[in-house]
Amino acid sequence: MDSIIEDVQVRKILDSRGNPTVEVDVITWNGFGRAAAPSGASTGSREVVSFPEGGVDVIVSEVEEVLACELIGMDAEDIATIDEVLREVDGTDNLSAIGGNTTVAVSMAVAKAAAASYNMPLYKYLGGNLVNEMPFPLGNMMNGGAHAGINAPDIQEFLVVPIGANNIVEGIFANAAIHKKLKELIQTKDSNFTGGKGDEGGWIPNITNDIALEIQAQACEEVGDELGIEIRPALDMAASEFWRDDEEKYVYGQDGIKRDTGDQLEFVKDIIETYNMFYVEDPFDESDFDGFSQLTSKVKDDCLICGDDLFVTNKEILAKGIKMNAANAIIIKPNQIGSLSETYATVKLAKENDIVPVVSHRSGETTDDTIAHLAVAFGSPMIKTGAIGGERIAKLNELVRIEEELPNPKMNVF
Ligand SMILES: O=C(O)[C@@H](CO)OP(=O)(O)O
Ligand SMILES: [Mg+2]
Repeated sequence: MDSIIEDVQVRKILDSRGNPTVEVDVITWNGFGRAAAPSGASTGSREVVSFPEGGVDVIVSEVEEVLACELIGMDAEDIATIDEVLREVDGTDNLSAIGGNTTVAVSMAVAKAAAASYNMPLYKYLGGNLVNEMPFPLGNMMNGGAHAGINAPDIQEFLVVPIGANNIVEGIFANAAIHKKLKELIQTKDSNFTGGKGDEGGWIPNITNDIALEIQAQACEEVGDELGIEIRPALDMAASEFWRDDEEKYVYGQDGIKRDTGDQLEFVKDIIETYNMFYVEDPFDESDFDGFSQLTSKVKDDCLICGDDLFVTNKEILAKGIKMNAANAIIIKPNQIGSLSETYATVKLAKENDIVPVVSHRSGETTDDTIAHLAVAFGSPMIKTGAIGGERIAKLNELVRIEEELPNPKMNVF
């Protein structure tokens, strides 16, 4: 009774890039849940469609009523059935009729409303009373590729993981310190640097990929020494963005270099060894399961090789990746698949197969903090966010609150 849905409201709000996105309120007899959907810039081609033709306005003017009619009277606790209803309402495989961003915002708002109906925080409602592990924050430091402008590195994200952090507060402040240190280091390499930042708050330097890698490692070492904790570099190459099908090459525009798949394999392996990379995401094009497999078998446990565009949080695609040993980590973005229950199914399959699930933000975000709760509830060893910026710290600061609430918090293990 407490969690019976009484109303569903949908509105158009701004995301961090100034684009419209959808926010959903779900009101139950004894609770209220609100969630907003993020948007990607470097999206995988097999992600569900974010919005229907006509965009958010169509959802507000036409879809809200349909959703309200279907969901009012249902029990918000029954998230799986509600997610099925959302798929039925949409009626397409890729959620193109009402949009995966609509369904995911409803799905997350339903879960939050269910939790609120029983006066529980979402992480506890979904994860249970015994959850006590905090994720390491994988923080974005420098941006290139689709998240930056011209003259930036081709590699999309230079990230760090404060792997020696003893708690989330130490972790997020270590990341913020690296972000500051990198500003200084960029200024020594790029005389035209204006302090510009990319979509996720990382700096956008006008430097080569190699120099970016060097100063990233230097910042990890210097700040790590200052703070007395180990901080390791990481990358999201988002290689689909600079793979050219017609040439069958990875085209590094900033460096003026083209690499075929074999060269790319060597290049990435070298980077991992030289810089002691903790994590590399999407080192190959999203269709190149073989390239992923070769790299994963070469680096073994030395580095997490993570599929984002490769897996798009899709359980069936992950199953193929598991068979091929394509990766040892997977990015988890609920809006790539369109609902919380499907997201959970993918996380479950990953964990059963020792694939590290990394709950992640998108480049276009809102101040919605749901992913902080999901990372804790799912026992995700890592959460990928920015290091600074309002929509990024919304997640990080929520993790601080969650850690404070837990009776016996620990950092997760890999
Ligand atoms: O590629 C990524 O991992 C993400 C987030 O960092 O970017 P986008 O949301 O643009 O897909
Ligand atoms: Mg990515």
